[in-house]
Amino acid sequence: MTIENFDWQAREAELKANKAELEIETIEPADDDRADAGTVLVDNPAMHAAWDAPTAEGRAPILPAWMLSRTGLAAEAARFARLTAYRCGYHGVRVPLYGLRLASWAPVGTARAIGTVWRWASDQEGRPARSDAVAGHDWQAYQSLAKLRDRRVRFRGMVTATAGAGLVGAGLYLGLATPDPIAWGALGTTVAGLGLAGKPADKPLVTRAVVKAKLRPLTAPMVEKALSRIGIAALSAMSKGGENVHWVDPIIRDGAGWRAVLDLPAGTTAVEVIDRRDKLAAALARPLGCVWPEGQSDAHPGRLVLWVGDTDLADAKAVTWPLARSGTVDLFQPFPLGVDPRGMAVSGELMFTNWLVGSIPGMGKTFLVKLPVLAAGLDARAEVQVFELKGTGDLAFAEQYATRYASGADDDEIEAALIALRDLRNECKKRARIIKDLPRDICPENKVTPELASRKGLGLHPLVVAIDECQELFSHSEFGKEAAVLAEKIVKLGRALGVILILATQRPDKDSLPTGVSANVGTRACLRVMGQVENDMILGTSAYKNGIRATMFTKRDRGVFYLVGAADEPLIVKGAFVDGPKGDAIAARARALRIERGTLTGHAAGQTTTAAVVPAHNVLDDLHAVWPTGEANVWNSVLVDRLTELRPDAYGQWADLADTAKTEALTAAVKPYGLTTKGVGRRVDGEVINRRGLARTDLDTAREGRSGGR
Ligand SMILES: Nc1ncnc2c1ncn2[C@@H]1O[C@H](COP(=O)(O)OP(=O)(O)OP(=O)(O)O)[C@@H](O)[C@H]1O
Repeated sequence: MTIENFDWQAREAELKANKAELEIETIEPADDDRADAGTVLVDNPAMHAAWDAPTAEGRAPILPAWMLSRTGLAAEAARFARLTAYRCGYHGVRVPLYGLRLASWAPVGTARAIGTVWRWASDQEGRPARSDAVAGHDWQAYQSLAKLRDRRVRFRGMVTATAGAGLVGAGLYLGLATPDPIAWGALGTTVAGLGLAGKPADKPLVTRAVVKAKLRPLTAPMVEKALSRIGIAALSAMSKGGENVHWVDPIIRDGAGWRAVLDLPAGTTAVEVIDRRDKLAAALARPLGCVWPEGQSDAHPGRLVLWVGDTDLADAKAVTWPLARSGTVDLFQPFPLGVDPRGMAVSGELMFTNWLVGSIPGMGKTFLVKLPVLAAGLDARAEVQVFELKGTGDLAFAEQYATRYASGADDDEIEAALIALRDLRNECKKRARIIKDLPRDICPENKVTPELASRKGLGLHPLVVAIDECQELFSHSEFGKEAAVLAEKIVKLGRALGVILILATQRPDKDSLPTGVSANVGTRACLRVMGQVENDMILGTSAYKNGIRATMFTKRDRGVFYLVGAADEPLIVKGAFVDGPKGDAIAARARALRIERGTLTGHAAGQTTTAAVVPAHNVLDDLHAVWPTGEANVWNSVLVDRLTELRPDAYGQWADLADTAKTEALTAAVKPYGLTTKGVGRRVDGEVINRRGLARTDLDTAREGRSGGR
């Protein structure tokens, strides 16, 4: 067929008809067809059945947790001893009352005893059998029963008469021929026995010393009901037929409380529950200090571990420090810190980790800092320096063994802390050189080992420096910036070199706690804080978001803190409590250890600090020496670079500072000489840059003034 004679109209009509057919087919497909073509079956039962899923093996502990630690055992033994002593005391004072009660019941008891003997001696138990024989007119049986009765009555009568005579004889003997105490004892015992025999059934002899708390065990319905009432929509929906929680493990006793592990309904996180801890406690009708919901990050965000204690953590007795009476510490091993809410011992480490402790005032920060400072004291190898910038002398015990010690909120003490940081920075450099020069087999990991730390004279001993209320140093107008830079360097580098910083602050914000420091600290302890920012400043970024919230501690939770970095999981810990006299006694032991080892030096040995407090050189002369020839005005940063080259020992700590910090450091250093900085403009790449600097004429005047004064 040619194109000319093609029937276009017929073909068009045919196509239209086909299209209509097609449209009808597409618009109304059969249901079965759609199901076959479009629906994807996501659950494949055959594949599920065939899958050999790995099973997680959960083993129940062989012994209860408290039996596995010395603290747990001691706590249980102490609890038992306390309870026993209390019971003895309680009943001891009530003995006369119990005696009176027994005496008043004794007549009834006597009557009951006589009645019992009478019934036995007169064969009362045979009476029903004899009555039956009479009623049934069985005279033969009656005769034999009567004979049996006569025999019994004769025999029992004799036994009763003999026993009665024996008792009377014994009574007379005890009353007349034995010493009084024995006679009274026998009388008392008899009266007590008769009293017990006469005790009315509804009256107790002794009252209960310990009224058992009516604590119900934690049950799944209880937890589910409580969760449904804390205002989380997905959990509230549980009671209306919504998705329920999924129980992961049976609810078990764990320490002094109950532990429940469950998966929350899909999409609900443990953090949401932790956020409503107070509501959960109210819903469970338990004190807030008993209810500790936690997440289990290694599982998934919806896994909730709920521990409900028998007693409020805030009411628990102060925790005794196991090293309070005796013992030494190896800083390369963990040392005791306190207990978790279950009563299990928690320890901390000092080597290779710096410490940051924070809280609002009055929650137990200083008491917590005491523990690592005392632990360091109990390792004779360790050199300890303490700067307590509140000025109350809370850490004064350390004077007995610390090589440097300062207590006060004035510039002198703050400067002493700054000088210590400068020296620590130099110490880090020195130690890095020593370690670099050591043979590989002696120092395989390029860090301090217990053997290296023990070698006297090598200079790699643990060096622990605690600065309490460090916000005073970091927010200081003159020393703050330099201190921040130094602390950051020390925190980053000192760890492996055995140089450890312990910083405590009651004002964790970015001005009082440099972010470079807070971001690099390994061990963090946060007592009660008021908000997310402070929480994350101490415990690390995102801690709050992940449910690690020291904001949930109440005013009563003194000494209770979140500890991050000491174990795989963040822990809630009640710190051990070491009061003033105990602290002094432990410090005396620390001092004795150093005397024995021959390492008692510095402040503790009555020496004044040998730090570069009184420099042999003078900054004005040094500036004169390094002044660029012919320059009238020079930037501080340029002068600082030249000074650090001239005297690395004296000015080396400025070398790593940023330009602004160098400027401020030099401004502060020349201020005591009446020399002030001014704006100095310099053309760099065609652009004028203004920075603080010194004028040569001012320097010369200051030098003349100094020599004139001298
Ligand atoms: N582990 C603890 N167990 C029981 N009570 C403690 C514990 N630690 C501290 N306390 C109590 O808390 C009080 C305050 O402690 P501390 O002086 O250490 O607080 P702070 O946070 O350092 O306060 P500030 O910031 O004002 O110095 C102490 O007097 C003590 O009674």
